[in-house]
Amino acid sequence: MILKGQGSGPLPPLLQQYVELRDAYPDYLLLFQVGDFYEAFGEDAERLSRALGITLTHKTSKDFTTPMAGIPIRSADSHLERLLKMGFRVGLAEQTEPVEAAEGLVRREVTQLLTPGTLTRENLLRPDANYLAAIATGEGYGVVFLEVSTGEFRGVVLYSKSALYDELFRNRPAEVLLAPELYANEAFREEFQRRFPLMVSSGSFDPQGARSALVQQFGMLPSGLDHPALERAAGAVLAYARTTQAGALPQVRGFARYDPSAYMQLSETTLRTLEVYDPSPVGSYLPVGEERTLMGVLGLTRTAPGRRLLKAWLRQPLLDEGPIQARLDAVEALVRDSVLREAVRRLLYRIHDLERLAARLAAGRSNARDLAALARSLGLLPELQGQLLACEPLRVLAERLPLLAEVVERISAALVEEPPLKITEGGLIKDGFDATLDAHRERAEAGRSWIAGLEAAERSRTGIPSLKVGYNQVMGYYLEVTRPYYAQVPSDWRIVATLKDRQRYTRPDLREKEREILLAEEAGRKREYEVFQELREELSGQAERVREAALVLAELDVYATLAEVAARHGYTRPRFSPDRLFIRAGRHPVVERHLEGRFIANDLEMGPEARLLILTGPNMSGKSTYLRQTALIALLGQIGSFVPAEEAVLPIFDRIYTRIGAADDIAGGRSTFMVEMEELAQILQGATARSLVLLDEIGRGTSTYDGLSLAWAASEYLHDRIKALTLFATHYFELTALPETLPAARNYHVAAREEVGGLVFYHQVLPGPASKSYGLEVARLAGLPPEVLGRAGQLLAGLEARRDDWSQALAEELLALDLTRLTPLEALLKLQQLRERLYPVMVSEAAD
Ligand SMILES: Nc1ncnc2c1ncn2[C@@H]1O[C@H](COP(=O)(O)OP(=O)(O)OP(=O)(O)O)[C@@H](O)[C@H]1O
Repeated sequence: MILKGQGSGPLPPLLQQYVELRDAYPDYLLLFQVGDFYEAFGEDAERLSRALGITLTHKTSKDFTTPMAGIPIRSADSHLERLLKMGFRVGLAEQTEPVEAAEGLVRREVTQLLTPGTLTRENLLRPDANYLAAIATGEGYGVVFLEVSTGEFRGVVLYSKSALYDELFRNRPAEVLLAPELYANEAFREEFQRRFPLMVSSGSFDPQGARSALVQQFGMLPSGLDHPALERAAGAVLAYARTTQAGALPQVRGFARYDPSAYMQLSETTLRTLEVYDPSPVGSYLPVGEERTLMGVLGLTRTAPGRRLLKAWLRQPLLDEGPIQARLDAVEALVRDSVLREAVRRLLYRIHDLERLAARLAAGRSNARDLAALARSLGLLPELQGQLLACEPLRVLAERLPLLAEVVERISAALVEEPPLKITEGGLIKDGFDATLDAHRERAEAGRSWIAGLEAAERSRTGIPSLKVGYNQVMGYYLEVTRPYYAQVPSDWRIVATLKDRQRYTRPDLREKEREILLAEEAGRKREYEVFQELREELSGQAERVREAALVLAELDVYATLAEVAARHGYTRPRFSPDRLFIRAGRHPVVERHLEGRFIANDLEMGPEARLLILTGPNMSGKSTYLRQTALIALLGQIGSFVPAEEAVLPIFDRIYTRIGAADDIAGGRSTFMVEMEELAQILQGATARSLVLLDEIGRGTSTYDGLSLAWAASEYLHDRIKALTLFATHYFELTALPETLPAARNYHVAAREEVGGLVFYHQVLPGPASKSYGLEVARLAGLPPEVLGRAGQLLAGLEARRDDWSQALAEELLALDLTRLTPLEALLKLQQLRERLYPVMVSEAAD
């Protein structure tokens, strides 16, 4: 790189060093430590100053002037976070030797590379998982996720783009590496970036390199990677992450390939419409943010690994009853025993993020505070285990929990209770732990007590009562005498400072003692660092067991959380049945929280003889809420949670499909109707007899008859062919005729009553179709001007009358026809006549 600036001479050494490091990391914004600041120079200084809104100055030396901008190291984290959010990759070039020790220019090295998907810097990490993903193609898509801060490493092979997008949406990576064939495909990249506005990086995906990256990591090719695309993606992720972690990832211990069909398949659309993690932009009657989501209601976890595991369970509900029941047993035990639950939650609250502590331990990056936190957390395990052993369903967890008493002992013996953050400046190791260190400390201490004794000794020897021994940074130890006693100062004392009314002196033996103390202290600090490193090295062998403990505790935390939610909000344990769906007094877990006791619970009964439920009722009566709550109850049941109902019998669903709400994809160039039809197509292609399908109005974005016909045909298809349990909320009254022809279709409606002054919603779901549409009443509630409402009323009456007249006339005419006498030509002409008369009615309704 040519450094932007002015001047003719050679670059000053500091800038020369900067340019060399900068050139080695061309994809990164390099921040260069100069004392207490991270600086950037030249064009990077301009970018930095623009990005953070900080002052641009200039670095001027004899022959060269260049732009400069910097941030204080002390408050670097918030700036770094902003830079990453803005899409920068940031490199930190730090001083790696003390300034005093340097001969000439201080040595600097790139010590950290920060990218959104590979963060390990503690202050930049959220409790949630932070994934780096890689995608490659070849016999499907190979997708791999790596969590650098915990060492989690897993992957999956997917066979369609929509499955790929759903998987990415479920896992929310912070950064993704695209294989060259995808990176170079502009159409793909554009669509990808529109869906996932995250950092896209390129990686090295060649099969040979990938294989060697994997072998380097694991000593051999791990099982599960015998798939070309998966192997390339796994290799690329490792190689990229390794460069950001100083060349090594010891916390990554194995690879897990998973099979998406082993879990209930939740698409992006379903997760969004059910508002599992994110509030949906449609229907914003609740507060914004996580509060409005299922995660917001469930998120009472006490530990970060617990939170991450709960999120993982939510994206992978189970399909086998055995493991679901085992989870429910654990939850139930904690629901029943509130004393135990409280005790467990209290203990968990005091436990640090052991999963990340384990990863730092494995990587040799723990500081003394990490080890202290580790010891404090592990120290609670015996008590926790004791609690769990007393409770049968939790006994398995207790037995899986490694106690690691030797780690606690070792750390407690070595480290002081509250060690400092820096590990190079001493104050970490307890007395009595290391004989060499103790010897240095004793020497320093002996020196200090000699000096402390000096004051009294010299006072009596010289007879100067005001004599004092003092210390300051510049001159070290000194003897101080006030003016009246100058004459009594012994002749071998040398003056080092004269103040207004006093003088300071030193003596050779004082100098010597001081040097001894400094040397002993310095040796002590060095020794402490060595001892700490040895300790850290020794404990790194235990990282895997700490991780195991973290995973057991995470599971316990999720059970205790689900139990807490169940107890607080009155959930019940669901039962399972192959084909029956029965919910008594079910509620929407999120909406009920925001209605504070005003939520109306509803029943639902479906099965082979009632598998298509047509739900009608006014707008705003609660149809979508009813649909969503059914899906959420099913989802909760399959993660092993209690559910918001008085009683629930659930089939185990293979998928939940939702077609709810009309979201435009304007940026994607797809109309509301197109989005709707694509979603419907996916449902009709993918649903099985074991699926739950929720349709909230289809075909609204097109003309009434087109929409109605599509809705009708789709209902028949779901009922006759797919046989999925389907709930269909609709405003098309015509659909309430479906149960007349489809034996397993049923009508339900949400009750409402018209009263003087408006509509009263009961939010109660009852058998039978709604009696009328109430569209105008809802419009009145919304505040449409009376004039418009009046006119709409007239038009509606007219249209209904016209349609009634017309259908009456049509029926009469058809019945009057004598078909035995009609020639084919006459029949055709008759049909044409009828259709021409129908036309005006259709046009006026389409405009409705
Ligand atoms: N069971 C219930 N008990 C109390 N309030 C409810 C219940 N269900 C829904 N509500 C309230 O009614 C409002 C409308 O609910 P929802 O969006 O489900 O209606 P909708 O019938 O689907 O409306 P639209 O047909 O316009 O989409 C929500 O604000 C919600 O707070």
